[in-house]
Amino acid sequence: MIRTFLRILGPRHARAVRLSLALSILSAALHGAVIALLVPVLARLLGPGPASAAPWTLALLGAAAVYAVVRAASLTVSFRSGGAVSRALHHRLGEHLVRLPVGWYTGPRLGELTHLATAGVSGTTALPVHVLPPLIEAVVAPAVAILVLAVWQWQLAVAAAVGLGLLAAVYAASGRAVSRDDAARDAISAEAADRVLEHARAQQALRAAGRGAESGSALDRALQEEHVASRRLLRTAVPALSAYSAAARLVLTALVALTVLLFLGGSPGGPAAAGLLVLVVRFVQPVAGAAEHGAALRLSGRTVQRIAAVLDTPPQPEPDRPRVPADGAVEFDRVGFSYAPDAAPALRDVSLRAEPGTLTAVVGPSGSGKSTLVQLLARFHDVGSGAVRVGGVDVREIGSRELSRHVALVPQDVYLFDDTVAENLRVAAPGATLEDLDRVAARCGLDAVVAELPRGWETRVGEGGTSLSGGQRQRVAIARALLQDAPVIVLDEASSALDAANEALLTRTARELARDRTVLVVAHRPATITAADAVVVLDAGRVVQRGRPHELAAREGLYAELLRGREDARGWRLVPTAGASSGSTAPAAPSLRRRAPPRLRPRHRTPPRNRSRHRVPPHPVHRTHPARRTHDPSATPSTAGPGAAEPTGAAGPPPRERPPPRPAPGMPPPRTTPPRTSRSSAAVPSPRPPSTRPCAGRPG
Ligand SMILES: Nc1ncnc2c1ncn2[C@@H]1O[C@H](COP(=O)(O)OP(=O)(O)OP(=O)(O)O)[C@@H](O)[C@H]1O
Repeated sequence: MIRTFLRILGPRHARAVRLSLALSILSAALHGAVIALLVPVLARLLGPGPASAAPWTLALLGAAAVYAVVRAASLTVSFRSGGAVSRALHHRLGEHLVRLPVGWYTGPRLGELTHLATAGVSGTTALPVHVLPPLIEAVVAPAVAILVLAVWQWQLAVAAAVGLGLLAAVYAASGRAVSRDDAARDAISAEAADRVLEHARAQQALRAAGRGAESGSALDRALQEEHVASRRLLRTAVPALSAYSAAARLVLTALVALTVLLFLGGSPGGPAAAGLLVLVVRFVQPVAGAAEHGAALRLSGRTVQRIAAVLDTPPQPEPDRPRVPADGAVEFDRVGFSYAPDAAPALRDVSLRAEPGTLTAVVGPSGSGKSTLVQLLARFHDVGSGAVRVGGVDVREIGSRELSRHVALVPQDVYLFDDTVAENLRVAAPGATLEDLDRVAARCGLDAVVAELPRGWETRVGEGGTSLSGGQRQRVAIARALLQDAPVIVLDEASSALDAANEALLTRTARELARDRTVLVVAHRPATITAADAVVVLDAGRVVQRGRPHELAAREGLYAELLRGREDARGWRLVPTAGASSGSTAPAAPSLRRRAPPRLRPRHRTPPRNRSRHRVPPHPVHRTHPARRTHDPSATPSTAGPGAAEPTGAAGPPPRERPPPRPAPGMPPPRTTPPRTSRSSAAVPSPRPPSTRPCAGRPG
């Protein structure tokens, strides 16, 4: 373990720890010598000629003085090396983490890293300060004392050596007995700590689900498991510690008894026997105390192994001679990729090309591989097979610094630093002036956000950007990408959290950017998709369609299905009705079951063969023709009365107007609502044939 510890510190800081350990050994040896010198001093002081004790007393005082100096130096160096350990581990972790592929940073790993970088590192700092020195003392001081003892009373020295060996065996056995339960409790405690944090982070979701006041079942389970593990550890640790403590007392008693027996046998004499008794008691003391540090040693040992595992993770290979891409052309050449060796491929045999000056929309159902595709372009992961090229150069040959200058990615989950809005943008271009910031802000709607902020560009955004809304954070991220001025810009679901006006602005921005850049958009909204020059449709990790948006829309296939799904979704809305069935004329309370703006992906992933049957989201909402949402003069008070919800497609582009169905000659106008039911809402039939909508006409 100590070897691993020194290895993870790196050569420079390992030297400081080695010096501290050497001083601990020297200090322990001097301590042993001081204890051993007590025997001749006491023997002579209590004997017939106390004056003969003078040289031994001087030697004892000299040894004690040197011991005091060395001990002080040892403490100073070990405290310094403790600080060095903390700096070294943070530094080495930080240095290594920036070289790992971005894809390495998954949720559980981030939790583990947080734990390692905080409690883990500070626990390891105690190793050269509070844990190793007492253990060294427990071994070295008695060993030196035994050597000196051998000069005075060899029988007692042999007995002490045997006693020390016995204690070492009991220590090892009790450590083995405890370590398994100790490790299990440690892991379960870490899990429980993660659950507490998760519970705190998930409060919004839990409260939305009406579970805020209750404790989460996963948290309860983790805490219960921690309780059980602690009790189990207690059941093994108490007997183990008691056994060691009993063994230490047994050894002490045996050595005292042997000293008395030897004294009764005539050698040593009374004064020497008194000195030997003092020696025996002082000798056993540090050994008995060693057990207390066993748990700390095991805990530090496990942390050291975990830090070593992170540091041993191979970094993302960097090219020896990085090449510079010729331009912003993007090419996927028969790319295959899996997240784990035994996982199903997330992408299979994907080939596509996007030229500078074009906007390419990547669409597909949830889980089809869109995010994976753009992440491979930014080299978050390395491909399993095939190649991803930018400007004709394999991204693995470009080098991460150059690649990040060439490819700007606006991810799904935007993270902002706890700094001002301006500084969050300057991450991409440290020298950017306020004019530069204003320019990019105007292109993506961030200017309006900044104008509203209390301190404008100088407003701090909080950790992760929490003082901004999701849409505002996304605009900051888009502005950051614009400021980066990379020839390739990737927007991953970049319009998902924007309102209609800003989404339109973003679509315009994407189009404008695509005049002289390669722009890839993981798109869900028709406005973005139809603005693209080319659409690539993914399904289950494969490219199943590609082409111009209008060409694909005219063909049967997944793209047309997804578009139809979107169109269908736009026709659904919540319609509050009066309590007509009970004869009441009072207006109904507005329904709260309003859907979020639908996006161009099915709510549930379905196998390709069955997908058409699930085109319409099976959601308990009512549909009406878009034209009637706002303009239909024939809408009855029950459908357009107070509290009528906005159409679900409100965040999308304006709905196409369709004429209401005409009444047949001589017939009454067609019903725009089904017969009233006892429910508070009613379904409004759509002009589309009901066969394509499993839920059509069903009251909510
Ligand atoms: N970090 C990961 N580890 C393991 N599997 C992953 C990881 N990220 C994605 N996957 C899997 O890879 C496949 C493709 O996921 P990806 O996120 O690329 O799909 P997507 O089309 O972007 O989905 P969505 O539209 O829902 O974001 C899915 O099966 C997903 O479960």
